[in-house]
Amino acid sequence: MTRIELQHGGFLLFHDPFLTPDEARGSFSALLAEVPFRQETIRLFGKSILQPRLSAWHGDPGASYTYSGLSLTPNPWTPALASLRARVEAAAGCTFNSVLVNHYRDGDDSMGKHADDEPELGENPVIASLSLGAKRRFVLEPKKKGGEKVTLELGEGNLLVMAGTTQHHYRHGVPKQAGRGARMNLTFRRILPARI
Ligand SMILES: O=C(O)CCC(=O)C(=O)O
Ligand SMILES: [Fe+2]
Repeated sequence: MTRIELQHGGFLLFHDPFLTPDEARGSFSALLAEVPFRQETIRLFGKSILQPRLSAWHGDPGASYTYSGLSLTPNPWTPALASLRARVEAAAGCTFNSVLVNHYRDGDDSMGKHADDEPELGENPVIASLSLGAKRRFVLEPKKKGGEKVTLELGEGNLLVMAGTTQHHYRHGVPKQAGRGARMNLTFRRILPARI
């Protein structure tokens, strides 16, 4: 495990490898069969657009998540998701009540730069990101102008934990990368109870 202190605040814990190649391949095919992936429509600058990837939201009852005008009610834990959650919790040393599963069908699918800073995640969320399938570039860019970017290659079976004040100071994303094969990424999260 490598700890990476981020220059502008926050830190990363990188477990490489976390799953064996066999475990990663087994998880990929189990999730493909179990997870009801959809291509969601989000609202961005007043326009409706289809996300450039497939996704699914799973979690404990009540762990609802809202971003970019999209409100997600959790699907139940599947066997593969439940067993991955237990392993990720043991490595991260904390508990998670939900997971966003993203399926990048090929190198044309991507994730735009964003911070996971929705209020229901709390002040300094711990987000544990498990990658399966094709290796993709993961870019963290400081919100403040002029700071240094951090680029990681997230390969099959890697676990990346984002913690501390990372979401306050950085945006992250997965740019298009021509020629890449299918990839899945699971971000385990803790949704806090709604405030009254
Ligand atoms: O696919 C990845 O590595 C990143 C996913 C991500 O940032 C998210 O689900 O919020
Ligand atoms: Fe994210």
